[in-house]
Amino acid sequence: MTAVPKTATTAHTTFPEQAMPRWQRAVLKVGSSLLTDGKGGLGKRNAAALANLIARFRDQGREVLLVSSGAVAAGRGVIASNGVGLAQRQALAAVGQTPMLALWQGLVEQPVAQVLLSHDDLRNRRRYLNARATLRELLRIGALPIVNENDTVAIDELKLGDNDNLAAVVATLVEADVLLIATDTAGLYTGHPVQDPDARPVPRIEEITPEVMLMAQGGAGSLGTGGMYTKLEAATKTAAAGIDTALFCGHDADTIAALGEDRLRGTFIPAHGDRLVARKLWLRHTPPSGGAIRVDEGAAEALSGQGASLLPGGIVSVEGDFCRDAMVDVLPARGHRRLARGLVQYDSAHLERIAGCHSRDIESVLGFHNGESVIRRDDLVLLTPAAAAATPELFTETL
Ligand SMILES: Nc1ncnc2c1ncn2[C@@H]1O[C@H](COP(=O)(O)OP(=O)(O)O)[C@@H](O)[C@H]1O
Ligand SMILES: N[C@@H](CCC(=O)OP(=O)(O)O)C(=O)O
Repeated sequence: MTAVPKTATTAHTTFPEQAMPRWQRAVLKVGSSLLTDGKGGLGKRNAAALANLIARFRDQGREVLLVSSGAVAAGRGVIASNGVGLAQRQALAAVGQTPMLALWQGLVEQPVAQVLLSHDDLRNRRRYLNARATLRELLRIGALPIVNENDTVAIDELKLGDNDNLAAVVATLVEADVLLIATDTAGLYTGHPVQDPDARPVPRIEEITPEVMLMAQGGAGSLGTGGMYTKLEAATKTAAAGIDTALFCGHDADTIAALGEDRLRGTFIPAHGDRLVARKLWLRHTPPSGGAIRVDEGAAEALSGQGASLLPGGIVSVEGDFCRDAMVDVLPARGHRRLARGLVQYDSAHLERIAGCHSRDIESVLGFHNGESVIRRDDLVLLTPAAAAATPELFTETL
């Protein structure tokens, strides 16, 4: 981490305003630099403006998840410690996590929900899927998930290392349309904005090449962790997952107001290709559970002809034991040629009980429901010859 004087004068031109593509679900990442008061504690000013932005997005009928740093910085405000060792940072994070959360709860009307994730959680498939289910449920009930790295259990080699990369993984996990990264500079410059007097704004990056990464070698600010480097790493991940990324200044009122109207003053990194195709590619690489669902002709036709979700009414039988969110094959009532594969919303035992039922009866049969579909269309990859012809990019490897 390179400490950089924030007061140095620079002669950069400003970032031009550009239209943001429409989005419905965003992950907003807020860096430590925006949440401190300059005296070693938490500061409310920027958080208040960003909380208003979240409220505005919600009024527009859109969903936001927050990835918030600031636990370590908040901890330093509680116990005066200059410790920089791993155990000291972990202790500070543990002390500061609650005040950080309380800061946000004091600023938003929604209930806030603490979500602490570690690298291990996201590498373990069951925990990854469980985190996904919890985050979806939090959005459904109108809570604001506030994600941070689980600093107390993370150990150096395993740490995601920074909340920029964590935010990218969360955006992929919840299938966000856009990752919004609020930081203390206006966006990416061609060089470090304080150290390099010739640095110029970069409003758009089509591809994050090694040359682009070189622009971000200057390190982080005195409070941040990864600087622009980790923001570009994050954007590389999101772009590959079909998610747009925007970097903007989280302490500039005009920039925040413009973003509330879908105008970006900062750096935009567009997704590569279509999100659905990226998602389906990801699905194709999800290991199968060995389980299968057999469906009647009507359901087979609805899946392959209309790209519909799989409803319980079309299920003829269930084969194998699998848990919720497992990857299962969809087969015709007889035969072994797979029609599709997808992630199930119900485990095999519950599916057996609702097979053949109308979706509206799921709750009365099971006493709960995880939604009307057994496999949602976005969680389903068709394996028919017609699907192969329509989306050849999904069929470049043998299944
Ligand atoms: N090319 C660059 N363009 C903009 N900022 C850069 C660049 N290279 C390094 N930086 C540094 O990255 C900092 C933002 O990252 P960081 O300090 O980690 O903030 P955060 O806490 O928001 O994650 C800027 O304040 C700046 O010091
Ligand atoms: N998990 C740490 C934040 C680590 C981090 O990535 O910080 P930042 O670069 O400010 O986003 C904390 O809450 O202090």
